[in-house]
Amino acid sequence: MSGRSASTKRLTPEEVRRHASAKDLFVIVHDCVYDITNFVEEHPGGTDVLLEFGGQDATEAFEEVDHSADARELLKGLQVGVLHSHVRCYAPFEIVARLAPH
Ligand code: HEM
Repeated sequence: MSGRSASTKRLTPEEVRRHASAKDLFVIVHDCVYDITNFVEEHPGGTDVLLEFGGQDATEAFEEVDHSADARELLKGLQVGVLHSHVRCYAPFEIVARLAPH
Protein backbone atom coordinates (compact mmCIF):
# COMPACT_ATOMS: atom_id res chain seq x y z
CA MET A 1 0.00 0.00 0.00
CA SER A 2 1.34 3.44 -0.79
CA GLY A 3 0.54 6.85 0.62
CA ARG A 4 -1.48 7.70 3.66
CA SER A 5 -5.10 6.93 4.15
CA ALA A 6 -7.37 9.96 4.42
CA SER A 7 -7.63 9.60 8.18
CA THR A 8 -3.86 9.83 8.74
CA LYS A 9 -3.23 12.72 6.39
CA ARG A 10 -1.50 15.42 8.40
CA LEU A 11 -2.85 18.92 8.15
CA THR A 12 -1.55 22.14 9.66
CA PRO A 13 -3.96 24.47 11.50
CA GLU A 14 -3.48 26.91 8.60
CA GLU A 15 -4.60 24.28 6.09
CA VAL A 16 -7.64 23.46 8.18
CA ARG A 17 -8.51 27.14 8.49
CA ARG A 18 -8.96 27.40 4.73
CA HIS A 19 -12.04 25.20 4.99
CA ALA A 20 -14.37 27.56 6.79
CA SER A 21 -17.38 28.05 4.52
CA ALA A 22 -20.72 26.24 4.35
CA LYS A 23 -19.62 24.63 1.08
CA ASP A 24 -16.28 23.46 2.41
CA LEU A 25 -16.25 23.04 6.16
CA PHE A 26 -13.63 21.35 8.34
CA VAL A 27 -13.47 21.29 12.13
CA ILE A 28 -10.94 19.91 14.59
CA VAL A 29 -12.16 17.76 17.48
CA HIS A 30 -9.54 16.18 19.75
CA ASP A 31 -6.81 16.75 17.16
CA CYS A 32 -8.71 14.88 14.44
CA VAL A 33 -9.78 16.84 11.38
CA TYR A 34 -13.30 16.30 10.09
CA ASP A 35 -15.00 17.36 6.88
CA ILE A 36 -18.51 18.21 8.07
CA THR A 37 -19.67 19.89 4.83
CA ASN A 38 -22.36 17.30 4.16
CA PHE A 39 -23.46 17.16 7.76
CA VAL A 40 -24.00 20.86 8.48
CA GLU A 41 -27.60 20.94 7.26
CA GLU A 42 -28.49 17.86 9.30
CA HIS A 43 -26.96 18.99 12.59
CA PRO A 44 -29.67 18.91 15.29
CA GLY A 45 -27.88 21.79 17.03
CA GLY A 46 -28.19 23.99 13.94
CA THR A 47 -25.87 25.22 11.20
CA ASP A 48 -24.73 28.45 12.91
CA VAL A 49 -22.63 26.84 15.64
CA LEU A 50 -20.82 24.66 13.14
CA LEU A 51 -20.09 27.59 10.85
CA GLU A 52 -18.83 29.53 13.82
CA PHE A 53 -16.20 26.87 14.40
CA GLY A 54 -15.45 26.35 10.71
CA GLY A 55 -11.76 25.71 10.13
CA GLN A 56 -11.08 25.81 13.88
CA ASP A 57 -10.88 23.69 16.99
CA ALA A 58 -14.40 22.79 18.15
CA THR A 59 -13.34 20.33 20.86
CA GLU A 60 -14.50 22.29 23.89
CA ALA A 61 -17.84 23.27 22.35
CA PHE A 62 -18.42 19.70 21.21
CA GLU A 63 -17.72 18.27 24.66
CA GLU A 64 -19.63 20.97 26.55
CA VAL A 65 -22.83 19.93 24.81
CA ASP A 66 -22.37 16.36 26.00
CA HIS A 67 -23.06 14.83 22.61
CA SER A 68 -24.46 11.30 22.50
CA ALA A 69 -22.62 8.15 21.48
CA ASP A 70 -24.43 8.43 18.14
CA ALA A 71 -22.98 11.88 17.56
CA ARG A 72 -19.54 10.53 18.36
CA GLU A 73 -19.96 7.57 16.02
CA LEU A 74 -21.08 9.93 13.32
CA LEU A 75 -17.74 11.68 13.31
CA LYS A 76 -16.00 8.41 12.57
CA GLY A 77 -16.98 8.51 8.91
CA LEU A 78 -16.10 12.16 8.46
CA GLN A 79 -12.43 12.19 9.38
CA VAL A 80 -10.13 13.51 6.68
CA GLY A 81 -6.92 13.88 8.63
CA VAL A 82 -5.05 14.55 11.82
CA LEU A 83 -3.31 17.69 13.07
CA HIS A 84 0.24 17.89 11.72
CA SER A 85 1.97 17.41 15.06
CA HIS A 86 0.23 14.09 15.66
CA VAL A 87 0.82 10.64 14.24
CA ARG A 88 -2.76 9.75 14.95
CA CYS A 89 -5.68 11.08 16.92
CA TYR A 90 -8.43 9.56 18.99
CA ALA A 91 -11.97 10.10 17.79
CA PRO A 92 -14.49 11.10 20.51
CA PHE A 93 -16.02 7.61 20.63
CA GLU A 94 -12.60 6.10 21.27
CA ILE A 95 -11.99 8.54 24.10
CA VAL A 96 -15.23 7.45 25.75
CA ALA A 97 -14.22 3.82 25.35
CA ARG A 98 -10.86 4.55 26.97
CA LEU A 99 -12.45 6.33 29.92
CA ALA A 100 -15.02 3.60 30.51
CA PRO A 101 -14.22 1.19 33.34
CA HIS A 102 -13.07 -2.23 32.16
C1 HEM B 1 -18.42 18.77 14.80
C2 HEM B 1 -19.15 17.73 14.88
C3 HEM B 1 -20.53 17.63 15.48
C4 HEM B 1 -21.36 16.58 15.32
C5 HEM B 1 -21.08 15.31 14.50
C6 HEM B 1 -22.57 16.88 16.04
C7 HEM B 1 -23.67 16.04 16.11
C8 HEM B 1 -24.80 16.26 16.84
C9 HEM B 1 -25.89 15.33 17.00
C10 HEM B 1 -25.98 13.95 16.35
C11 HEM B 1 -26.79 15.91 17.83
C12 HEM B 1 -28.12 15.29 18.35
C13 HEM B 1 -28.02 14.99 19.81
C14 HEM B 1 -26.96 13.95 20.10
O1 HEM B 1 -26.98 12.87 19.45
O2 HEM B 1 -26.10 14.21 20.95
C15 HEM B 1 -26.28 17.21 18.17
C16 HEM B 1 -26.93 18.12 18.99
C17 HEM B 1 -26.43 19.35 19.34
N1 HEM B 1 -25.21 19.88 18.98
FE1 HEM B 1 -23.84 19.00 17.81
N2 HEM B 1 -22.46 18.10 16.65
C18 HEM B 1 -21.22 18.60 16.34
C19 HEM B 1 -20.68 19.79 16.76
C20 HEM B 1 -21.30 20.70 17.58
C21 HEM B 1 -20.72 21.94 18.05
C22 HEM B 1 -19.30 22.43 17.72
C23 HEM B 1 -21.63 22.54 18.79
C24 HEM B 1 -21.39 23.86 19.46
C25 HEM B 1 -21.96 24.30 20.51
C26 HEM B 1 -22.83 21.71 18.82
C27 HEM B 1 -24.02 21.97 19.46
C28 HEM B 1 -25.10 21.13 19.55
C29 HEM B 1 -26.31 21.42 20.32
C30 HEM B 1 -26.59 22.70 21.10
C31 HEM B 1 -27.13 20.29 20.20
C32 HEM B 1 -28.49 20.07 20.87
C33 HEM B 1 -29.59 20.40 19.94
C34 HEM B 1 -30.94 20.16 20.59
O3 HEM B 1 -31.11 19.11 21.23
O4 HEM B 1 -31.81 21.00 20.43
N3 HEM B 1 -22.59 20.58 18.06
N4 HEM B 1 -25.07 17.41 17.57
